[in-house]
Amino acid sequence: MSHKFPEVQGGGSLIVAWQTRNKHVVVVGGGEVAAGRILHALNADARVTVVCPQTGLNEEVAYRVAQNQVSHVDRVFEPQDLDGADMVLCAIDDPEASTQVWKLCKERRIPANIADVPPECDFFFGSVHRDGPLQIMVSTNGNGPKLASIVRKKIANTLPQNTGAAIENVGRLRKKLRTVAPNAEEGPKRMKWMSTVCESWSLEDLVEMTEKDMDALLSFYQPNKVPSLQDVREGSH
Ligand SMILES: C[C@@]1(CC(=O)O)C2=NC(=C\c3[nH]c(c(CCC(=O)O)c3CC(=O)O)Cc3[nH]c(c(CC(=O)O)c3CCC(=O)O)/C=C3\N/C(=C\2)[C@@H](CCC(=O)O)[C@]3(C)CC(=O)O)/[C@H]1CCC(=O)O
Ligand SMILES: NC(=O)c1ccc[n+]([C@@H]2O[C@H](COP(=O)([O-])OP(=O)(O)OC[C@H]3O[C@@H](n4cnc5c(N)ncnc54)[C@H](O)[C@@H]3O)[C@@H](O)[C@H]2O)c1
Repeated sequence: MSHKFPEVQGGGSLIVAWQTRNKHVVVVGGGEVAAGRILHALNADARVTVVCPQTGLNEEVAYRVAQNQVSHVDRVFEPQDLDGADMVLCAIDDPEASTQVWKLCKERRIPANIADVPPECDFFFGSVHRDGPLQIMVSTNGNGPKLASIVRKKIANTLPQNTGAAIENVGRLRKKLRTVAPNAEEGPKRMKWMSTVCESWSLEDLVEMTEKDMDALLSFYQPNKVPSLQDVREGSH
């Protein structure tokens, strides 16, 4: 019967959406690569500390420091910088120092990425497309970062421009649905109904959906119906 199940294709990496909100991300280095890492971490609502001499900060990192978007330790890395770190992102131009950072992170079991040193990475970065809550990451698992960026742009170009707004509205609708039908035993019905809305409404409909439309649509949940946006607006129930 095993042929019924997906075949294992080893050699990948585990793609997850790591929740770093309010977690402590330590970035070592303040150059161009660090600037990218910092932006990714801030976009994920992390608390960021940058360890790098002030004189080594590039314009973007200096700006984030000046704006208090990140904490700053104005010197080269020291082991105590790892105290309380939930994740470490190292992007420095000193291979010996960065290997030292990696070793210390491993001793303390702190997940770390040492930019451009695949054997010293618990996780790789990928090429990211972001549109509100929509996040698409392309990974080539270390084979071709430039190609990851090219593929990411191709994918982004196929998406309707308002995909992020549609997803935000779906998020609101799901939240409201949970207040209308909070019971755990309703789970399967709730999920099926939500899936039907997403399948039968166009992205444009979902973007257009107002608070009032949501409330009207939710009144069709109990009888387990999914009318069109037009029907919802005409109030034909
Ligand atoms: C995706 C992206 C994310 C980011 O960093 O934000 C990213 N690298 C990006 C750009 C880029 N990096 C390099 C080039 C030059 C052209 C080329 O080589 O292709 C370009 C292109 C450019 O600069 O445009 C050089 C390079 N990179 C690595 C090595 C070492 C090695 O492979 O051994 C070398 C060779 C150094 C040398 O030759 O000396 C290693 C890694 N780089 C990764 C991520 C991880 C694997 C991701 C994957 O495979 O999907 C991994 C394994 C570890 C990590 O750093 O996390 C970002 C594009 C973001 C975007 O534009 O959207
Ligand atoms: N992924 C990419 O696209 C990419 C591109 C170029 C370089 N790289 C690699 O990423 C690393 C960083 O690249 P970059 O372009 O940001 O370099 P960069 O020279 O712009 O920045 C290096 C930074 O590290 C700081 N630094 C050096 N030693 C330090 C220490 N011990 N403690 C704290 N800070 C220290 C410097 O002050 C500087 O701010 C390099 O290893 C480089 O090979 C990656």
